[in-house]
Amino acid sequence: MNEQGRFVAAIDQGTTSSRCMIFDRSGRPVADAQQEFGQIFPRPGWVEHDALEIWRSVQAVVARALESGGLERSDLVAVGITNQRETTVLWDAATGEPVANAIVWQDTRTDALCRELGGEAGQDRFRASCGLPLATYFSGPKARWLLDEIPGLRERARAGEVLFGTIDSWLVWNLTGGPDGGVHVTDVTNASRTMLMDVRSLEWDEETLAAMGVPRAMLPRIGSSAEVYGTARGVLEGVPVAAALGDQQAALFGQCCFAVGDAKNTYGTGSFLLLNTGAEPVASEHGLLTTVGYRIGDAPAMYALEGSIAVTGSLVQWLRDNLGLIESAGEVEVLAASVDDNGGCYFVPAFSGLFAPYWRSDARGVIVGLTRYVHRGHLARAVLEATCWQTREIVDAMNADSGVALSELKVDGGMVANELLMQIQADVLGVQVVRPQVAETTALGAAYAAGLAVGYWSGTEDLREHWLEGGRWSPGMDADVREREYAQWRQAVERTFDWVR
Ligand SMILES: Nc1ncnc2c1ncn2[C@@H]1O[C@H](COP(=O)(O)OP(=O)(O)O)[C@@H](O)[C@H]1O
Ligand SMILES: O=P(O)(O)OC[C@H](O)CO
Repeated sequence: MNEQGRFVAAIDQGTTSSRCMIFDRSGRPVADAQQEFGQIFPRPGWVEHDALEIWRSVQAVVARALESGGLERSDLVAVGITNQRETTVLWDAATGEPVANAIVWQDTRTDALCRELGGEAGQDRFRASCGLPLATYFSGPKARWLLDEIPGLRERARAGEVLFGTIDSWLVWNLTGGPDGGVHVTDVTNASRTMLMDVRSLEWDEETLAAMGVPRAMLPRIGSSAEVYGTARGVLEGVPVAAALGDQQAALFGQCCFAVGDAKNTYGTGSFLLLNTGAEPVASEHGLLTTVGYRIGDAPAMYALEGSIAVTGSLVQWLRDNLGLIESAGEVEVLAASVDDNGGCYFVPAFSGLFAPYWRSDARGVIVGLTRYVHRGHLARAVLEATCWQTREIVDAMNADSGVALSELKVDGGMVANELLMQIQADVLGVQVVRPQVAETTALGAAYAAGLAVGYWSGTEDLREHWLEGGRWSPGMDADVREREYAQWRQAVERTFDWVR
């Protein structure tokens, strides 16, 4: 193949927007298009997406990215997909119509179902097989909920008439022809978020399927993260669909965290810290997730420990949209910088319970330490600190689980434009925080995986050369101050517990 003047495309299908980025051989973006889509909140705690709207938005951004770069689809060697994880779509195999809106990862409707499924064993019932606690976050319970609620659906699923997929599967199936021969596949990273896959064998786990009531016939084949799944039709006609990774795993890959002990934190709607733990899964005893980091072709899967935080950037949005204290997300930095400290105020954004390391669905948000002294500057500061303290709790849990003490943390995502946040993060962790020049590491990771699958890049060493440092923050806080404030934060967290009974 003549690779001169040819490119790799990445489709980044996120929680709030779809994006297509096209990269050259040096990992530089040459074209980019992004589009938001609707968030559906039918009841408190429920979050849905229209899967067809997602598919339309993906086709639109692909077409616009090609156009903005003055490129033809024949200029692309491959396309890779990265996606919001856990979000669950069930669709009719014959028509391509979803049977219901997709249930989004943030949706908490399966809370009672999860408690029922856990029984005496509780949250840890399936942990030995899938590496995850039983929580509303994951896909298995979401699929079970739909199968229970929609009359006749389970029978149709057993007959293979209705298919299950996370967003990667939904997109690959549609890209490769939909009802007309679409390929039904998922990758190991996405499958590792369903609770239905055995994290060691990387196969669907029959016992879990039976307990969860999910028919085997509706599930996709589990593939690797970098292999040619099929050839695209339509907007990308003829382009190999050659990679899929959950967005947080794609960011790990795009940050070139290929060595054991490498870690990255992505600060978006929520934050997700992943630590590469190597070719063997590490079980967590401190509330983290055991997950697949990536699998390139037939090479062994590489595993990660993950700390998932549900609310970080969305707290900044809440400050803007629900309280009106700022007009744009960027303004939170100016407001927080107008004060020297948090004025004694802590904000724990347990809006839909707490994810790692607590997994408490009964928790709700609190602001504590309020006095007449506190004003909006202190609140803004407490909002930024909330992201940093939650990250500190994850780093401590990782250290306890893996024995790895971080030497530095690579960061990416929409919030890392905030320099004050980066400084506070270095202060509360006591380690250096490093931001790469190309901040779109999620899309880059999917492009890297697709490029590897078709031989556009030769291997991970080839990719490592493209990683360039863009910014670095060093800790500047006294250790005793840091630990005193951390103790206060943990006290604030305790105030959120046992609220929803
Ligand atoms: N300068 C900023 N300071 C703090 N938060 C920010 C800033 N800019 C954007 N954000 C937050 O970052 C999030 C968007 O990041 P992004 O990586 O695009 O998220 P996602 O991929 O989850 O949709 C939003 O929640 C927004 O509030
Ligand atoms: O779409 P994002 O960037 O908010 O990421 C969502 C995560 O994949 C949820 O697990």
